[in-house]
Parts: sequence; C-alpha cells; structure tokens
Amino acid sequence: MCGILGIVGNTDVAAQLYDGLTVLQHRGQDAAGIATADGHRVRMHKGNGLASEVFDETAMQLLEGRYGVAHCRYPTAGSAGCDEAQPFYVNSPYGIALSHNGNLINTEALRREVFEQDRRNINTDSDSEVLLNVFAHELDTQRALTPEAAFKAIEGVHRRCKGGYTAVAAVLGLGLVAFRDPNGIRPLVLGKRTTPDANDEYCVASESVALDLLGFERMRDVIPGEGIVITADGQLHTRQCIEQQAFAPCIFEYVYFARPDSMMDDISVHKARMRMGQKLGEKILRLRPDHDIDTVIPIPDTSRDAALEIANVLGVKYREGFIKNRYVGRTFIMPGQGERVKSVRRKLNPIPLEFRNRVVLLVDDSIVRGTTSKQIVQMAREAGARKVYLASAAPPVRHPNIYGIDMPSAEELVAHGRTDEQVQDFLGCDWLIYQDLTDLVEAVSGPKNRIENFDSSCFNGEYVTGIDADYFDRISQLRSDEAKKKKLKVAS
Ligand SMILES: O=P(O)(O)OC[C@H]1O[C@H](OP(=O)(O)OP(=O)(O)O)[C@H](O)[C@@H]1O
Ligand SMILES: NC(=O)CC[C@H](N)C(=O)O
Ligand SMILES: [Mg+2]
Repeated sequence: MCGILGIVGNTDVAAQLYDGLTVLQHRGQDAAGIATADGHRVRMHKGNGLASEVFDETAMQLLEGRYGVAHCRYPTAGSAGCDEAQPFYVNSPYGIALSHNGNLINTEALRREVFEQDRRNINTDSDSEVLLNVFAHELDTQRALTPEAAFKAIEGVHRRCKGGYTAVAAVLGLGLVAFRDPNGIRPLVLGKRTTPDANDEYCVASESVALDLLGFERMRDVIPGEGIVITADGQLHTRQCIEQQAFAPCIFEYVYFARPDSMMDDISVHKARMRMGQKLGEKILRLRPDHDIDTVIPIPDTSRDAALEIANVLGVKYREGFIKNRYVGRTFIMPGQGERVKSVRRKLNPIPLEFRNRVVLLVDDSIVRGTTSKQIVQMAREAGARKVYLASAAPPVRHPNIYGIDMPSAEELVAHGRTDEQVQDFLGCDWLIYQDLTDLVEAVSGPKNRIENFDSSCFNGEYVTGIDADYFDRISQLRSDEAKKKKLKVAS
C-alpha cells in the first residue's frame, strides 16, 4: 500500500513533502520519491529505500518548486527495481509527475491500448506508469490547460481504468491534480492551511496523519470518483467526474495498513481497532465463558489497540511480552518470503517472565501468510508458556487482494483451503480464534454506521469492480513469491 502526498504552497514544498513521507513510510518501505514543479521545470529525485536513505541534503536542495508530489512504495505490480520507483514523469503534454496508490486490474489491456491507440510507450512493468499515460493522453485531447480540462481527463481515467487507485499529479502550468477511484477503495484526504495575506495552501495525502504533521487542517476525504484541482496560485476546484458507484473503502486499511492516529473516511483507525478488540473479546467470552487465560499479549505493533481491549473485556492482565526492534521495518510488506521469515525473529524477542507457566492469549491484527504467528507461537512456547492461544482481530484471509495489497496468490495464504482447525494445527497453537466478518464490519463502521459496504474481498472473495475469469491465474503466475524468485534469478 503506497503512500502518496501532494502540496501546493506559497514557498518551496520539498522539505514538507519529505516530512510528510516520513509519517507515511509505514505504507511502503521499498522506494521513495519527490517531484516538484515551478515555471518550466519538473525536478525529481527517487530511488530504492526509505525516505531517509533516498534523500540527502544535496538532493533536497535541487528540489525547487512551490507545488509537488511524493511517494513511498510497496510494489503490487512490476518489480521492486528503482526504475519503478515513483513519482513517474511524462514530458507530454505539459510535463506531468504522478504518484499512485493502488493497483489496476486491467493493466495488460490498457498497456496495449495506450501503445496502439494513444501511441505512447510504457517503459516499465508498472501499472502506475500506465495510469499516468492514460491521464496524460486524456489531458492531451483537451484544448486548453484548465481545471475543466483536468476534470475531463479524470473522467477518461475513470472510464478506462479498473481497480483501486488514488493519484496525485503535478501538472506544469496548472498545479496539482488528484483523484480517487469510483468505489473509493483507496483512501485520500484533503487539507488546507490558511496564512494571513497569502494564498491558501493545500495538501492531499493517503492518510490524515500527514496533514497533522504539516499543520494542515483536515477538510474532508476525497469523494469516490471525484477530481481535485488546486492551481499553482492556491485556487481549489472540485468536480464529481463519474456518477457515484458502490462506496467500498478497503477494510484492510483499518485492520493493518493505516496508522492508528489517522482518520480515514471520517473513521478513527485507532477507535476502529479498539472496537475490533471489544468484539473479539466478547466472542471469546461467548465461546469460553470459563476460559483459563492468564495474560493477553499483543504481537507488536499493529495489534496493540485490539489486544488491550480484549484484555479489558476478559478482565485479565495485558502485558507487552514481545519487544520490537525499532530498526526493523514492517515484515508483511517486505518483498520476499525468505526475508519476511528472517525478519520476524530479528524484529520480535520475548520477555520470558511474561510467559513462564502462564496461559497466554497472543493477539495479532491479522494472520495472512502465517509467517509471523507460526514463529511467535513457537517463541512463546520456548519462553515457557503453559498454553498458547492465538486471536486474530480480522477474519481468516482466504482470497487474494487485487486492489493494492500484495496478496496475489491464494496458495500463499495460510487459511486458503484450510479449516480453522487446520490453520490452528499448522500454526501450532492450542486454540485459534478469528474475528467474524460481520463483527469486523461493525467495528470499523462504528456507531455512526455511515459505511455499510467495505471492500472485504480478501475475507469474502467479493470483488466490487468485477474481475475477468482468468485474472487470478494470470496474476499468480506473474506475482506469486515463486514467480518473483524466478524473476530475480533471471535478473542476476
Ligand atoms: O501472517 P503474516 O503474513 O505474517 O502477516 C500478518 C502480520 O504482518 C503484519 O505485521 P508487520 O510486521 O508487517 O507490521 P506491524 O509492526 O505494524 O504489526 C501484521 O500486523 C501481522 O502481524
Ligand atoms: N501499493 C501500491 O499502492 C502500489 C502502487 C503501484 N501498483 C506499484 O506497484 O508501484
Ligand atoms: Mg504485525
């Protein structure tokens, strides 16, 4: 799940874009980039690694410009190579640099169409480069460079592109253009900063935490299918560019991806996770009113909010039994299974006295490939636990995600084709309990209950955009861990 960010300011924006990237870093650790624009130049710097590794003082100094976009990448298409780091740039029309979060599911057909009809070459395997070229072509067919023209181009994007996407682009001579897919699968939020005697400044970002950090006031989430244009002199224009379709924001953002201090589609991620814990705690009490759990232990980081609430509902102690090495990143979004397996042990170490002779309930936000939980259960046993129970604040992940989370192959999911008992055996725990999907949906929508229909495809196999019958086979051939390993071998 990449992080995207765009700012229109009264002074150079590169430093703010960099700061913004540092709080979106949890959305993508593989590559980072910034493009700024002013006058007749787009300046860009990008590369593999964390934002702090990609940018140094010299790179930052070159990034002049009062509007610009930034990106941190977690690849869901193509390779993890530096030529697919973002933003992507095209010089025609006008000069456009674009950052994309999400995943297109009709990339192959679009790639052909873009080449044959629009006569544009796509030089990488990235779906984001395709998205940029579709937008560029659609803008090129307009007569002038105005907000109106940008909205027409966005209309064209929505007509042609299928999948989950948000994007923010710096268009030379116009300003910032942003849009969100018609189902609102991927998140995008808009913020404003007012300064006396100067133009209003604006920011669009994947998560509101970036607005908080940079001192922008959160105005609202971008509406599904909406287009946003902020001209270089700070004028905001908005337009619904396609009629509203089923609103289906990705539920996995609330389960795992987003930071807890973000507000997403007007829902506090922190509160959603707390409610997940309450629901799961109640389920545990329903199923085992006479449970023998001594301690609830979270698997840090993301499960903490839910675990604390489970402990409260059960009336047992909450203990931090695993210490996280703060210098190891998120393991789930690492590109290869080998690296993920090694990183769990490097990342988490038990405090034996929290386990010795106790019945512990370990809590994770989700169990996807089972990489984390299998090792953690074993570590809890070795640390002396009498019994190890495991609770997942999300239901079993049984289906691929195709809208921006890299779970392309069902075979890699531990719960695919296994019953809950079989997963329990595979993970080696004494009891495994999952959240029910209805409870998860209620927990996320909360008391306001404004959103009924989340994209929960990885839990229920229902894909809001519809998909071609052979899509899964194709994508699994391209992007399974096995396929990625083969590609690496060929490249080396
Ligand atoms: O079943 P798996 O395939 O192991 O995936 C699920 C695990 O991966 C994530 O943790 P991660 O280390 O990425 O990040 P976190 O520190 O935010 O929890 C998630 O929070 C689970 O712990
Ligand atoms: N996670 C994402 O949003 C990825 C964006 C894009 N599909 C890429 O692979 O670069
Ligand atoms: Mg985790």
